[in-house]
Amino acid sequence: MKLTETLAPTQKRIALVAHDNMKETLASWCQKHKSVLENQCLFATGTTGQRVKVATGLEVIPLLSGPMGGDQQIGAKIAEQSLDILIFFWDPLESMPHDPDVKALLRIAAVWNIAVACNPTSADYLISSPLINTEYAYRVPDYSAYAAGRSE
Ligand SMILES: O=C(CO)COP(=O)(O)O
Repeated sequence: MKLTETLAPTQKRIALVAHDNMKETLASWCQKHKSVLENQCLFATGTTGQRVKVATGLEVIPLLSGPMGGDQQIGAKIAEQSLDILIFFWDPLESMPHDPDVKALLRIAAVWNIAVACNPTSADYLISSPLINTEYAYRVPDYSAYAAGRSE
């Protein structure tokens, strides 16, 4: 979608993130699903977003580069409930200087129950779901009992 358009209720807010060794894989995945992605609202960490834009021509709202706080920006969007889907091709074979940020992002996505895919197969299933084109509102789990237990 054009960045000037208003988001329709069925359109999803999707964050795209990939570590360096996975960027090619993500760019190819975006190309493969361009017809679906071009109707959604896309965010991406800095370098990933550039790569996706060049490879596909998709409009992407750029955030900071991951190691500079981009992962945390996405985490903040999740906590504010302004993101629906996280496509995060993290590298299982390299450790990152910002590993704590990566872990925090994956954790906050689980806390808020948003849809997450960390590899192309899962991302294929996710983007092919009929829920993509429906007014699906993800449910935030009820943590009140947990919170009450913690305060005792
Ligand atoms: O490091 C990242 C995710 O942890 C991604 O950041 P870049 O898209 O800026 O490379």
